This record gives sequence, structure tokens and C-alpha cells, in this order.
Amino acid sequence: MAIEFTKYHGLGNDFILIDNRSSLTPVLTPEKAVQWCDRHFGIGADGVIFALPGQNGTDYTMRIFNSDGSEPEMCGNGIRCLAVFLTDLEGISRTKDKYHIHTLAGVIAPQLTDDGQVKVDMGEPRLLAEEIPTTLSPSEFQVINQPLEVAGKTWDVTCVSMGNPHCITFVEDVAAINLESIGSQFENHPVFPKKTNTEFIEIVNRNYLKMRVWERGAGITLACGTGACASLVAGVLNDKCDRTATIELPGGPLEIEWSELDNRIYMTGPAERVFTGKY
Ligand SMILES: N[C@H](CCC[C@H](N)C(=O)O)C(=O)O
Repeated sequence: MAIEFTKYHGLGNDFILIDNRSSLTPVLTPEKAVQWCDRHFGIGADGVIFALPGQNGTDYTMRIFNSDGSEPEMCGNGIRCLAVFLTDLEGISRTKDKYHIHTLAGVIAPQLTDDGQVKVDMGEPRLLAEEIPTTLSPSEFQVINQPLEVAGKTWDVTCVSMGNPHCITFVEDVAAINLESIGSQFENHPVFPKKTNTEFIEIVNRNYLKMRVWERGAGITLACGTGACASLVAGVLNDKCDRTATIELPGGPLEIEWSELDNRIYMTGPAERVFTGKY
């Protein structure tokens, strides 16, 4: 039986969204999600996102399968797309209040803004080695500016979790990084027991960063919301940027703030509907 879906993207990081409000079990298996994400034999996307019933008092639950079928804890661009999708499903425009979404990274709260973007309370960054997780440093230590050998080169990396793992390194020129040849070596490095997303950051100034990303379970994407949040945190920890900055991704800009008041990360950016179909 054909299943209805709607395609969305956040700065070109694109997702198939499915109304799964009738059951806590995703209607697709990870294997099916891989087929659906195939850009030649399927619909084509970086992942599949399910809008499931809420749990423990939340409005809804979000689950996501990456295009390789793995299930990450969270997705920043994806939850902005989910917020717009839910507004479409509910038929109301909830710009005045936040959605509270249960995820494997905790409760995440997106809110539609009056200018049609989505502002997301992404929660607090996790900084201890055991929280990333990584064995790069002792488990109760933070991982800031540590050497990591990848592809015959020593990189200085900082690790941050937004519920999902991120390895961030600062470079002179992001355009010069050969993501195709080194991305998966970072992703699958033995110091990351759950693999990792990897962000390459060029500091333009203390309020403007350029980023390219190799995502765990998806490879090169045009944007990564959790990665942009993690990169802002890494920039602050290394005193390379302020706590509010624009992060320019190949797909466009995200505004990120690491609040001094509540230690939470706030991400603001777009989410665009593309088309609805059945498959
Ligand atoms: N590939 C990521 C999940 C999607 C994150 C990214 N698309 C975002 O916008 O945060 C992971 O396995 O942790």
C-alpha cells in the first residue's frame, strides 16, 4: 500500500517527512528508509523523519533514519522541517508557542517565527568525553583542541554532543578540504565508538563562521543544524568566536546563539516544503 510523504529541506539538507501520528512504530523500516532516500532509485533525501505521538507530556515524538538506515539522536535542520510539517498537518499557524518534541536527545522545542523561519531551543551542549562519546580524552574530561591522526595528518579537534556526536576542526580555507577523501575516515575513526559527524570551520570573524560537513550516516550534506550548533560551541571554547554568530553552510546561513543565561543553544533558520507524494 502506498504511503503518503512530504519532502522538506532546511538549507538543502533534505528530508522525507511522514505523518506517523497513529502509532509509536515508524511505518518504514531502516532498510526501506535507505531505498526511499536513494537519489536514483527512490525519492532521494538525506533522511526520513517520522512525526509520532508525544511521550511524557510532549506534543509529538521525532524519530529520524539517516540515508544509510542508521538512527541518530537528533537532527537540527530536520526538526525545523518537522515544525512546519506539523503546522501543515494541524492546519493552524502556531507562531505564538513552541512545539515540545520528544527526541533521543531530550525534549527539543521549535517555534515558528513571524518571518516564516523556525527558532529551535536545542538544549544544552554536552562536553565530556563520555558524553560525545569519544575515547580521545579521559571520560570525565572535555575534548578541546586535542590532536587526532586522520589520513596521514594531525588535526586539532574539539568534540561536542548535541545529543549526537560532533568532531570540529578549524582550518584556514574550508573550500580546500577534500571531504570526499577524508570524511568517512573521521566518521569511522576508532576513537568514536558511535561514529561521528565532522565539521570543518573557517573563522571569518568572531560573529561569522564558514562550515562544511561530513555527516555520520549521510556523508556530505549542504547543511547540518546540530553541527552548526556544535561548531559555535567549539568556537567559543577555543576563544575563536562570540556566543552569537552566523554560520554559513553551503546551503545557506544559520543563526546560532549559546545563551549565557541558561546554557542552551538557540538555532534559527528556514524550512521549506518541496512536494507531497505517495510511494
Ligand atoms: N547525520 C546526523 C543526523 C542528522 C543531523 C543533521 N542533518 C542536522 O541537521 O542536525 C547524525 O547521524 O548524527
